[in-house]
Amino acid sequence: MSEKRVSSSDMKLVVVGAGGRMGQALIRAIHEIDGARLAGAIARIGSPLIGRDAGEVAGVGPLGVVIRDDVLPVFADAEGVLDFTSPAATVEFAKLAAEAGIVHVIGTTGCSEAYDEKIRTAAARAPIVKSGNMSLGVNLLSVLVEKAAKALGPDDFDIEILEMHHKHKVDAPSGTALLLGEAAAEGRGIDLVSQSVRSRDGHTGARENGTIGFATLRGGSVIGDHSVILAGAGERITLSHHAEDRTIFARGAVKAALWARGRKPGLYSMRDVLNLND
Ligand SMILES: NC(=O)C1=CN([C@@H]2O[C@H](COP(=O)(O)OP(=O)(O)OC[C@H]3O[C@@H](n4cnc5c(N)ncnc54)[C@H](OP(=O)(O)O)[C@@H]3O)[C@@H](O)[C@H]2O)C=CC1
Ligand SMILES: O=C(O)C1=N[C@H](C(=O)O)C[C@H](O)C1
Repeated sequence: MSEKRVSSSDMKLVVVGAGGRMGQALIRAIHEIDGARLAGAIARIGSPLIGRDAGEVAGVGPLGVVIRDDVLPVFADAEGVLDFTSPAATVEFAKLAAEAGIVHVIGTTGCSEAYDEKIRTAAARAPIVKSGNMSLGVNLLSVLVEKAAKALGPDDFDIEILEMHHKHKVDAPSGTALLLGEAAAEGRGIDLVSQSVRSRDGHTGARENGTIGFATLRGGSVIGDHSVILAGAGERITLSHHAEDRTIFARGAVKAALWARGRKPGLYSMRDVLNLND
């Protein structure tokens, strides 16, 4: 089995969606971070991964943790769950994690308002950390975007958010783009939902002052590129982040679980975890 320094005080974590791109990155991150231990791994019912060793699937060698599909007993013996799956799966896991009273770290993006409401309900019973991006860089960028949007008013600067991801991504705009949009809206003191322009096609008319535009690119293996452009008359400021490896999200998620351990129920963000709020 793969070597790791273990302690009885290590936080026992479950990875759901264990065979996914992020699921595997999470298993590797738990394996390398002191204070965390892989206590369970879940895949979808009928998955060919059921019965396989989670460490072997993630490429770190055998860990003695078999991938299972029976969620309840695995959650009952855990302290936290790391969840980068799909919106429909995440709301189910949120309910079960709340019933078990364990920390739920949610990286899943593309949740509808109805799903978010269910997640808020679950957060009344257990700590949940949810963020469209778990990296330090993007969360720091969101603080800078908020400040820039506040300093540069809507009559002088237009805000546009551009993102590119790999061709397998199923939701748009990305969770990160929306997170950055929320930061810009917060800086401007406006409501993002009513002020955002999600697409443009045909004779759109001139740009309306104060709106926040989104543009989405998909292709190849891009892990995640985001730019917030503040465009004024004669000058342009671009605030960007480029993810080069999924490790940054996985390490952030483990850090979030360790931070949330022992906290009171509630819905927390990565800005809370990283102490980036004023
Ligand atoms: N917040 C952040 O920092 C980041 C968020 N993400 C988000 O994480 C999510 C996953 O991304 P990614 O890993 O690339 O996607 P993948 O498709 O590679 O992985 C998703 C995994 O979830 C599994 N899954 C789906 N439904 C269930 C279920 N009901 N029970 C058990 N497992 C289930 C899938 O299994 P199967 O293949 O059998 O369907 C798959 O293994 C996306 O929403 C993405 O946007 C990604 C990176 C960073
Ligand atoms: O699906 C992905 O891959 C990613 N999703 C997140 C998002 O929607 O912003 C985070 C990251 O950009 C990778």
